[in-house]
Amino acid sequence: MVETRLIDGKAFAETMRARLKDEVAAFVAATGVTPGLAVVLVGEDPASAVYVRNKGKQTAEAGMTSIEHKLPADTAQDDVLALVRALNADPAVHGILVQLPLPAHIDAQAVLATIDPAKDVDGFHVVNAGRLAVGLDALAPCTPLGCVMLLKDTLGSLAGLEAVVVGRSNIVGKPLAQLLLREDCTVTIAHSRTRDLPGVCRRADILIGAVGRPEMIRGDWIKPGATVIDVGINRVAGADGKNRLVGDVAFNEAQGIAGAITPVPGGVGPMTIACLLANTLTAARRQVG
Ligand SMILES: NC(=O)C1=CN([C@@H]2O[C@H](COP(=O)(O)OP(=O)(O)OC[C@H]3O[C@@H](n4cnc5c(N)ncnc54)[C@H](OP(=O)(O)O)[C@@H]3O)[C@@H](O)[C@H]2O)C=CC1
Ligand SMILES: Nc1nc(=O)c2c([nH]1)NC[C@@H]1CN(c3ccc(C(=O)N[C@@H](CCC(=O)O)C(=O)O)cc3)C=[N+]21
Repeated sequence: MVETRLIDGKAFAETMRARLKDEVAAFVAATGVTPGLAVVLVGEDPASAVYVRNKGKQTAEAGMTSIEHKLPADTAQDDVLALVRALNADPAVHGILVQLPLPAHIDAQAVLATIDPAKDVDGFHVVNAGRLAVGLDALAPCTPLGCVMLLKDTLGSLAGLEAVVVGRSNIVGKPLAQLLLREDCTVTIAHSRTRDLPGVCRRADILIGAVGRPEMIRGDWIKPGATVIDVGINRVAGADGKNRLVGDVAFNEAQGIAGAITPVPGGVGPMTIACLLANTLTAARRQVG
Protein backbone atom coordinates (compact mmCIF):
# COMPACT_ATOMS: atom_id res chain seq x y z
CA MET A 1 0.00 0.00 0.00
CA VAL A 2 1.21 3.48 -0.86
CA GLU A 3 -0.10 6.75 0.45
CA THR A 4 -1.93 8.29 -2.55
CA ARG A 5 -1.29 12.01 -2.95
CA LEU A 6 -4.10 14.28 -4.11
CA ILE A 7 -3.14 16.56 -7.00
CA ASP A 8 -4.96 19.80 -6.23
CA GLY A 9 -5.71 21.31 -9.64
CA LYS A 10 -8.06 23.87 -8.14
CA ALA A 11 -5.33 25.35 -5.93
CA PHE A 12 -2.73 25.19 -8.74
CA ALA A 13 -5.14 26.99 -11.09
CA GLU A 14 -5.85 29.68 -8.49
CA THR A 15 -2.12 30.38 -8.13
CA MET A 16 -1.77 30.48 -11.90
CA ARG A 17 -4.66 32.94 -12.26
CA ALA A 18 -3.21 35.22 -9.58
CA ARG A 19 0.11 35.32 -11.46
CA LEU A 20 -1.69 35.90 -14.76
CA LYS A 21 -3.57 38.82 -13.26
CA ASP A 22 -0.24 40.56 -12.53
CA GLU A 23 1.07 39.76 -16.01
CA VAL A 24 -2.10 41.12 -17.61
CA ALA A 25 -1.83 44.32 -15.55
CA ALA A 26 1.79 44.77 -16.70
CA PHE A 27 0.78 44.15 -20.32
CA VAL A 28 -2.07 46.69 -20.13
CA ALA A 29 0.26 49.25 -18.52
CA ALA A 30 2.91 48.75 -21.21
CA THR A 31 0.65 48.63 -24.29
CA GLY A 32 -2.64 50.31 -23.36
CA VAL A 33 -4.37 47.21 -24.75
CA THR A 34 -6.68 44.98 -22.70
CA PRO A 35 -6.61 41.34 -23.88
CA GLY A 36 -10.06 40.26 -25.09
CA LEU A 37 -11.51 36.74 -25.22
CA ALA A 38 -14.61 36.10 -27.33
CA VAL A 39 -16.68 33.01 -26.50
CA VAL A 40 -19.25 31.77 -29.00
CA LEU A 41 -21.99 29.50 -27.68
CA VAL A 42 -24.55 28.06 -30.11
CA GLY A 43 -27.62 26.59 -28.43
CA GLU A 44 -28.64 26.16 -24.83
CA ASP A 45 -26.66 23.11 -23.62
CA PRO A 46 -26.86 23.62 -19.81
CA ALA A 47 -23.43 22.09 -19.08
CA SER A 48 -21.80 24.36 -21.68
CA ALA A 49 -23.60 27.35 -20.20
CA VAL A 50 -21.93 26.66 -16.81
CA TYR A 51 -18.45 26.49 -18.37
CA VAL A 52 -19.08 29.67 -20.33
CA ARG A 53 -20.20 31.46 -17.16
CA ASN A 54 -17.11 30.29 -15.20
CA LYS A 55 -14.82 31.30 -18.05
CA GLY A 56 -16.42 34.74 -18.31
CA LYS A 57 -16.09 35.38 -14.58
CA GLN A 58 -12.47 34.25 -14.36
CA THR A 59 -11.52 36.17 -17.51
CA ALA A 60 -12.81 39.39 -15.96
CA GLU A 61 -11.07 38.61 -12.63
CA ALA A 62 -7.76 38.27 -14.50
CA GLY A 63 -8.22 41.77 -15.92
CA MET A 64 -9.17 40.71 -19.44
CA THR A 65 -12.33 41.49 -21.39
CA SER A 66 -14.82 38.68 -21.88
CA ILE A 67 -17.13 39.02 -24.88
CA GLU A 68 -19.92 36.44 -25.04
CA HIS A 69 -21.97 35.65 -28.13
CA LYS A 70 -24.95 33.40 -27.45
CA LEU A 71 -26.69 32.26 -30.60
CA PRO A 72 -29.89 30.20 -30.84
CA ALA A 73 -29.52 26.44 -31.51
CA ASP A 74 -31.03 26.80 -35.02
CA THR A 75 -28.51 29.44 -36.18
CA ALA A 76 -27.39 28.77 -39.77
CA GLN A 77 -23.76 27.70 -40.27
CA ASP A 78 -23.15 30.74 -42.51
CA ASP A 79 -24.19 33.04 -39.67
CA VAL A 80 -21.73 31.34 -37.28
CA LEU A 81 -18.98 31.67 -39.91
CA ALA A 82 -19.86 35.35 -40.42
CA LEU A 83 -19.58 35.98 -36.67
CA VAL A 84 -16.18 34.22 -36.52
CA ARG A 85 -14.94 36.36 -39.44
CA ALA A 86 -16.11 39.52 -37.68
CA LEU A 87 -14.26 38.43 -34.51
CA ASN A 88 -11.13 37.69 -36.59
CA ALA A 89 -11.25 41.28 -37.87
CA ASP A 90 -11.98 42.88 -34.46
CA PRO A 91 -8.78 44.34 -32.94
CA ALA A 92 -10.32 44.21 -29.42
CA VAL A 93 -10.56 40.40 -29.70
CA HIS A 94 -7.29 38.49 -29.19
CA GLY A 95 -8.74 35.05 -28.48
CA ILE A 96 -11.75 33.21 -29.95
CA LEU A 97 -13.32 30.11 -28.42
CA VAL A 98 -16.25 28.39 -30.11
CA GLN A 99 -17.79 26.10 -27.53
CA LEU A 100 -18.04 22.45 -28.64
CA PRO A 101 -20.03 20.38 -29.35
CA LEU A 102 -21.89 22.46 -31.94
CA PRO A 103 -25.44 21.54 -33.05
CA ALA A 104 -25.46 18.67 -35.57
CA HIS A 105 -26.37 20.85 -38.59
CA ILE A 106 -23.10 22.80 -38.20
CA ASP A 107 -19.79 21.42 -39.51
CA ALA A 108 -17.46 22.00 -36.53
CA GLN A 109 -14.31 21.58 -38.67
CA ALA A 110 -15.52 24.29 -41.05
CA VAL A 111 -16.05 26.66 -38.11
CA LEU A 112 -12.68 25.86 -36.52
CA ALA A 113 -10.93 26.31 -39.90
CA THR A 114 -12.38 29.84 -40.14
CA ILE A 115 -10.84 31.03 -36.85
CA ASP A 116 -7.65 33.06 -37.36
CA PRO A 117 -4.91 30.67 -36.07
CA ALA A 118 -3.33 33.61 -34.20
CA LYS A 119 -6.59 33.97 -32.20
CA ASP A 120 -7.21 30.22 -31.80
CA VAL A 121 -6.75 30.04 -28.01
CA ASP A 122 -8.27 26.53 -27.94
CA GLY A 123 -5.49 25.30 -30.25
CA PHE A 124 -8.04 23.37 -32.35
CA HIS A 125 -7.23 24.90 -35.77
CA VAL A 126 -5.33 22.47 -38.05
CA VAL A 127 -2.49 24.98 -38.31
CA ASN A 128 -1.96 24.92 -34.53
CA ALA A 129 -2.45 21.13 -34.34
CA GLY A 130 0.13 20.76 -37.13
CA ARG A 131 2.58 23.18 -35.56
CA LEU A 132 2.31 21.26 -32.27
CA ALA A 133 2.88 17.95 -34.08
CA VAL A 134 6.04 19.13 -35.87
CA GLY A 135 7.47 20.82 -32.78
CA LEU A 136 6.94 24.48 -33.71
CA ASP A 137 5.66 27.12 -31.35
CA ALA A 138 1.86 26.72 -31.26
CA LEU A 139 -1.18 27.69 -29.26
CA ALA A 140 -1.75 24.27 -27.65
CA PRO A 141 -5.11 22.97 -26.39
CA CYS A 142 -5.90 24.06 -22.83
CA THR A 143 -6.89 20.77 -21.18
CA PRO A 144 -3.73 18.91 -22.34
CA LEU A 145 -1.58 21.89 -21.28
CA GLY A 146 -3.18 21.79 -17.83
CA CYS A 147 -2.56 18.04 -17.52
CA VAL A 148 1.15 18.42 -18.36
CA MET A 149 1.55 21.30 -15.87
CA LEU A 150 0.09 19.15 -13.08
CA LEU A 151 2.32 16.22 -14.08
CA LYS A 152 5.49 18.31 -14.07
CA ASP A 153 4.53 19.83 -10.74
CA THR A 154 4.00 16.33 -9.28
CA LEU A 155 6.90 14.45 -10.90
CA GLY A 156 9.48 16.99 -12.04
CA SER A 157 11.02 15.66 -15.25
CA LEU A 158 8.77 13.31 -17.23
CA ALA A 159 11.62 12.07 -19.45
CA GLY A 160 11.60 8.34 -20.12
CA LEU A 161 8.35 7.65 -18.30
CA GLU A 162 5.69 5.36 -19.83
CA ALA A 163 2.56 7.43 -20.45
CA VAL A 164 -0.74 5.82 -21.47
CA VAL A 165 -3.46 8.17 -22.71
CA VAL A 166 -6.87 6.52 -22.85
CA GLY A 167 -8.88 8.47 -25.48
CA ARG A 168 -7.85 9.82 -28.89
CA SER A 169 -10.05 12.89 -29.42
CA ASN A 170 -8.70 15.93 -31.25
CA ILE A 171 -9.38 18.12 -28.22
CA VAL A 172 -7.78 16.00 -25.46
CA GLY A 173 -6.17 12.63 -26.24
CA LYS A 174 -4.20 13.40 -29.41
CA PRO A 175 -2.78 16.80 -28.42
CA LEU A 176 -1.99 15.48 -24.93
CA ALA A 177 0.02 12.67 -26.50
CA GLN A 178 1.95 15.28 -28.53
CA LEU A 179 2.73 17.33 -25.42
CA LEU A 180 3.87 14.23 -23.51
CA LEU A 181 6.10 13.27 -26.42
CA ARG A 182 7.61 16.76 -26.25
CA GLU A 183 8.38 15.99 -22.55
CA ASP A 184 10.24 12.82 -23.70
CA CYS A 185 7.66 10.34 -22.40
CA THR A 186 7.16 7.01 -24.14
CA VAL A 187 3.55 7.50 -25.22
CA THR A 188 0.80 4.97 -25.89
CA ILE A 189 -2.63 6.18 -27.08
CA ALA A 190 -5.42 3.73 -26.25
CA HIS A 191 -9.03 3.86 -27.48
CA SER A 192 -12.20 1.83 -27.87
CA ARG A 193 -10.52 -0.73 -30.17
CA THR A 194 -7.47 -1.28 -27.93
CA ARG A 195 -6.92 -4.95 -27.05
CA ASP A 196 -6.42 -5.72 -23.33
CA LEU A 197 -6.95 -2.14 -22.14
CA PRO A 198 -6.39 -3.09 -18.45
CA GLY A 199 -3.02 -4.65 -19.38
CA VAL A 200 -2.00 -1.61 -21.43
CA CYS A 201 -2.95 0.72 -18.55
CA ARG A 202 -0.92 -1.35 -16.07
CA ARG A 203 2.26 -0.45 -18.01
CA ALA A 204 1.77 3.25 -17.30
CA ASP A 205 3.89 5.37 -14.98
CA ILE A 206 1.53 8.15 -16.08
CA LEU A 207 -2.07 7.10 -16.73
CA ILE A 208 -4.54 9.54 -18.27
CA GLY A 209 -8.29 8.94 -18.50
CA ALA A 210 -9.90 11.01 -21.28
CA VAL A 211 -12.78 8.79 -22.27
CA GLY A 212 -16.06 10.20 -20.96
CA ARG A 213 -17.18 6.96 -19.28
CA PRO A 214 -17.84 7.18 -15.55
CA GLU A 215 -15.22 5.30 -13.48
CA MET A 216 -14.34 2.98 -16.36
CA ILE A 217 -10.66 2.75 -15.31
CA ARG A 218 -10.57 0.43 -12.29
CA GLY A 219 -8.14 0.37 -9.38
CA ASP A 220 -6.48 -2.87 -10.53
CA TRP A 221 -5.66 -1.28 -13.94
CA ILE A 222 -3.27 1.09 -12.15
CA LYS A 223 0.40 0.22 -11.68
CA PRO A 224 1.32 0.72 -8.00
CA GLY A 225 2.80 4.18 -7.53
CA ALA A 226 1.60 5.52 -10.93
CA THR A 227 0.49 9.13 -11.37
CA VAL A 228 -3.13 9.28 -12.55
CA ILE A 229 -4.70 12.26 -14.33
CA ASP A 230 -8.47 12.07 -14.67
CA VAL A 231 -9.80 14.31 -17.44
CA GLY A 232 -13.32 12.84 -17.48
CA ILE A 233 -16.27 14.96 -16.40
CA ASN A 234 -19.32 12.71 -16.11
CA ARG A 235 -22.62 13.63 -14.52
CA VAL A 236 -24.17 10.63 -12.72
CA ALA A 237 -27.10 10.21 -10.34
CA GLY A 238 -25.86 9.98 -6.75
CA ALA A 239 -27.34 7.80 -3.98
CA ASP A 240 -29.43 10.80 -2.87
CA GLY A 241 -30.92 11.16 -6.36
CA LYS A 242 -28.98 14.38 -7.03
CA ASN A 243 -26.49 14.61 -9.87
CA ARG A 244 -22.81 14.50 -9.01
CA LEU A 245 -19.63 14.66 -11.08
CA VAL A 246 -17.30 11.68 -11.41
CA GLY A 247 -14.24 11.13 -13.54
CA ASP A 248 -13.20 8.30 -15.85
CA VAL A 249 -11.19 6.66 -13.02
CA ALA A 250 -12.69 4.80 -10.03
CA PHE A 251 -11.23 7.33 -7.59
CA ASN A 252 -11.85 5.33 -4.39
CA GLU A 253 -10.31 2.16 -5.82
CA ALA A 254 -7.19 4.11 -6.81
CA GLN A 255 -6.49 5.03 -3.18
CA GLY A 256 -3.54 3.06 -1.84
CA ILE A 257 -2.50 2.05 -5.37
CA ALA A 258 -1.82 5.24 -7.34
CA GLY A 259 1.10 7.39 -6.23
CA ALA A 260 -0.93 10.52 -6.95
CA ILE A 261 -4.30 11.30 -8.56
CA THR A 262 -6.39 14.29 -9.63
CA PRO A 263 -9.92 14.53 -8.17
CA VAL A 264 -13.08 15.32 -10.15
CA PRO A 265 -14.15 18.05 -9.64
CA GLY A 266 -11.15 20.13 -8.56
CA GLY A 267 -8.50 18.53 -10.78
CA VAL A 268 -8.07 19.11 -14.51
CA GLY A 269 -11.21 21.26 -15.05
CA PRO A 270 -9.98 24.42 -13.29
CA MET A 271 -6.60 24.03 -15.09
CA THR A 272 -8.38 24.14 -18.46
CA ILE A 273 -9.77 27.59 -17.72
CA ALA A 274 -6.46 28.88 -16.29
CA CYS A 275 -4.65 27.69 -19.45
CA LEU A 276 -7.29 29.35 -21.63
CA LEU A 277 -6.55 32.66 -19.91
CA ALA A 278 -2.79 32.07 -20.32
CA ASN A 279 -3.27 31.34 -24.04
CA THR A 280 -5.34 34.51 -24.41
CA LEU A 281 -2.52 36.62 -22.92
CA THR A 282 0.04 34.83 -25.14
CA ALA A 283 -2.12 35.49 -28.22
CA ALA A 284 -2.56 39.16 -27.24
CA ARG A 285 1.22 39.58 -26.77
CA ARG A 286 1.89 38.15 -30.24
CA GLN A 287 -0.79 40.31 -31.87
CA VAL A 288 0.18 43.56 -30.14
CA GLY A 289 3.92 43.02 -29.79
N1 LIG B 1 -11.62 18.59 -17.58
C1 LIG B 1 -11.74 19.26 -18.70
O1 LIG B 1 -11.36 20.39 -18.78
C2 LIG B 1 -12.32 18.60 -19.88
C3 LIG B 1 -12.96 17.41 -19.73
N2 LIG B 1 -13.44 16.73 -20.79
C4 LIG B 1 -14.03 15.42 -20.53
O2 LIG B 1 -13.11 14.43 -20.93
C5 LIG B 1 -13.79 13.28 -21.42
C6 LIG B 1 -13.31 12.98 -22.83
O3 LIG B 1 -13.65 14.06 -23.67
P1 LIG B 1 -13.39 14.04 -25.25
O4 LIG B 1 -11.98 13.71 -25.51
O5 LIG B 1 -13.97 15.27 -25.79
O6 LIG B 1 -14.33 12.78 -25.64
P2 LIG B 1 -14.63 12.05 -27.01
O7 LIG B 1 -15.95 11.40 -26.84
O8 LIG B 1 -14.37 12.94 -28.16
O9 LIG B 1 -13.50 10.91 -27.07
C7 LIG B 1 -13.53 9.83 -26.19
C8 LIG B 1 -12.41 8.87 -26.50
O10 LIG B 1 -12.52 7.78 -25.59
C9 LIG B 1 -12.46 6.56 -26.30
N3 LIG B 1 -13.30 5.53 -25.69
C10 LIG B 1 -14.66 5.50 -25.59
N4 LIG B 1 -15.07 4.37 -24.98
C11 LIG B 1 -13.96 3.67 -24.71
C12 LIG B 1 -13.74 2.40 -24.11
N5 LIG B 1 -14.75 1.64 -23.66
N6 LIG B 1 -12.47 1.97 -23.99
C13 LIG B 1 -11.44 2.74 -24.45
N7 LIG B 1 -11.60 3.93 -25.01
C14 LIG B 1 -12.84 4.39 -25.15
C15 LIG B 1 -12.96 6.88 -27.69
O11 LIG B 1 -12.41 5.91 -28.57
P3 LIG B 1 -12.72 5.88 -30.15
O12 LIG B 1 -11.91 7.00 -30.73
O13 LIG B 1 -12.23 4.53 -30.55
O14 LIG B 1 -14.19 6.07 -30.30
C16 LIG B 1 -12.46 8.28 -27.91
O15 LIG B 1 -11.18 8.29 -28.47
C17 LIG B 1 -15.27 13.62 -21.29
O16 LIG B 1 -15.73 13.14 -20.04
C18 LIG B 1 -15.29 15.13 -21.28
O17 LIG B 1 -16.41 15.66 -20.60
C19 LIG B 1 -13.28 17.21 -22.07
C20 LIG B 1 -12.66 18.41 -22.28
C21 LIG B 1 -12.17 19.21 -21.20
N1 LIG C 1 -14.13 24.91 -27.56
C1 LIG C 1 -14.16 24.25 -26.41
N2 LIG C 1 -13.10 24.33 -25.57
C2 LIG C 1 -13.11 23.67 -24.37
O1 LIG C 1 -12.12 23.74 -23.60
C3 LIG C 1 -14.27 22.91 -24.01
C4 LIG C 1 -15.34 22.88 -24.91
N3 LIG C 1 -15.25 23.53 -26.10
N4 LIG C 1 -16.45 22.15 -24.63
C5 LIG C 1 -16.62 21.50 -23.35
C6 LIG C 1 -15.29 21.09 -22.74
C7 LIG C 1 -15.35 20.82 -21.26
N5 LIG C 1 -14.54 21.86 -20.65
C8 LIG C 1 -14.41 22.10 -19.28
C9 LIG C 1 -13.81 23.24 -18.79
C10 LIG C 1 -13.76 23.50 -17.42
C11 LIG C 1 -14.32 22.62 -16.53
C12 LIG C 1 -14.28 22.94 -15.07
O2 LIG C 1 -13.97 24.06 -14.68
N6 LIG C 1 -14.60 22.00 -14.19
C13 LIG C 1 -14.60 22.23 -12.76
C14 LIG C 1 -16.00 22.45 -12.21
C15 LIG C 1 -17.02 21.45 -12.69
C16 LIG C 1 -18.44 21.73 -12.19
O3 LIG C 1 -18.63 21.79 -10.98
O4 LIG C 1 -19.34 21.81 -13.05
C17 LIG C 1 -13.91 21.04 -12.08
O5 LIG C 1 -13.70 20.00 -12.73
O6 LIG C 1 -13.56 21.17 -10.91
C18 LIG C 1 -14.89 21.46 -17.01
C19 LIG C 1 -14.93 21.21 -18.37
C20 LIG C 1 -14.00 22.64 -21.63
N7 LIG C 1 -14.37 22.23 -22.82
